[in-house]
Amino acid sequence: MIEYIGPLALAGLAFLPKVQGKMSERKIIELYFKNTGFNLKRNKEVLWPEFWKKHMSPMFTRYDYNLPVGLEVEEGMADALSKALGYPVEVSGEKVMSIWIFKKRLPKQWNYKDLLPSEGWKIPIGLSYKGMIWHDFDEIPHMTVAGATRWGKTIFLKVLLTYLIEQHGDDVEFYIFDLKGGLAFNKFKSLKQVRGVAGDYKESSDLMDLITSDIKRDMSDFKLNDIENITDTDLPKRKFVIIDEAGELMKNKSMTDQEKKWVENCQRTMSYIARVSGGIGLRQIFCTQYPTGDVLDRQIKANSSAKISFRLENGTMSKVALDELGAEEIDTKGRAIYRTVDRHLVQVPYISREEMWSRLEEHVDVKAPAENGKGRENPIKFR
Ligand SMILES: Nc1ncnc2c1ncn2[C@@H]1O[C@H](COP(=O)(O)OP(=O)(O)OP(=O)(O)O)[C@@H](O)[C@H]1O
Repeated sequence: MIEYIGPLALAGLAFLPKVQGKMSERKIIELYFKNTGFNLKRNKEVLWPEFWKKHMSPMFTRYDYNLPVGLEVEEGMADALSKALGYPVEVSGEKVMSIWIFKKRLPKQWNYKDLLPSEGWKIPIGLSYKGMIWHDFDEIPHMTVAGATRWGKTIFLKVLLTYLIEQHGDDVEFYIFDLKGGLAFNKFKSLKQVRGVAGDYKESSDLMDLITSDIKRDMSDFKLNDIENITDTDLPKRKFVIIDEAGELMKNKSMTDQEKKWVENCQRTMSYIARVSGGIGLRQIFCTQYPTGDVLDRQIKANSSAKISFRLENGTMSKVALDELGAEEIDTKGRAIYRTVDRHLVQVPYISREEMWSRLEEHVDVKAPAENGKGRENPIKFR
């Protein structure tokens, strides 16, 4: 039950006679149907959405309605109901329309230590109004991450690295491109799971060459063993290519000819990884603060079915990063829109540098830091 304050601002309820006191959520919803004519007329009959059930959870209340065939959720419904009910609302579904009323605001910050372990190659994306959202890299191998500087990309990458290492310490490998001066990820060179951290154009080109030769070798091993996709096997190894910041791997006028060749090699390889490597267990995470058509290559975008965006400068960038508006309106650090077929607004878990290194300490290999372009021995084992 909520206080009946907002409804008269709602177009659909503007025709209501004065409503005194309290009105149930269900009544408000059904008045909205009535006053906006949300029904289907067939012959002389008027068919209305039929209440089916109410579901309550600590995060939300959901009302499910059976829709008559032919009646569809209308644009603007969620906004209108949200104003009437005084909470964020989402409306979704076809035969059954669900009206989600989100009673709890998303937290502005929550901590990595509150995460639970997960199965398989899932990583935490963040807390949404509906609960925790996970990304499964075995279902969707490649991901793009966009966001203006200082809104949470690096923390997200640190959460991802820490979580994967904690969950899959013996089976995960990383190739890291840290092109923002090599400050954020240089120390990761000391981790057993890291095959290289590239901090400039030459190192990036060398590390891309290492990835290409790894892909070729793995592909021929997969062919020899008649394996189409690593997810059809019990091979435990997965490899992650993390590129931060992809915009730095664009040619520009101030570069020497040699530097242009190095970045061209990087661009070719990033596109190659996105096109061919999912089946052999390579996953690419492509990050940029400049989601424009130039930086976010067509092939990479087409092959990255998961997209995350933190706040962006404008709606045009949001459309490139997510294929929709919205990222320009995000107003909280660490808050992001995650899109696959579905869309979720999430608050990404926060991890401090101290917490991260206290968790990763046991994975440090003091004797053999990764050498760029050479890397550690590749431990995929087929036999
Ligand atoms: N998940 C989060 N929860 C709460 N606060 C966050 C979160 N992520 C980032 N922040 C806040 O925002 C600041 C900037 O975050 P971060 O370093 O990840 O930004 P960035 O987008 O990677 O910036 P840059 O591109 O400059 O590296 C952090 O120091 C922290 O204060």
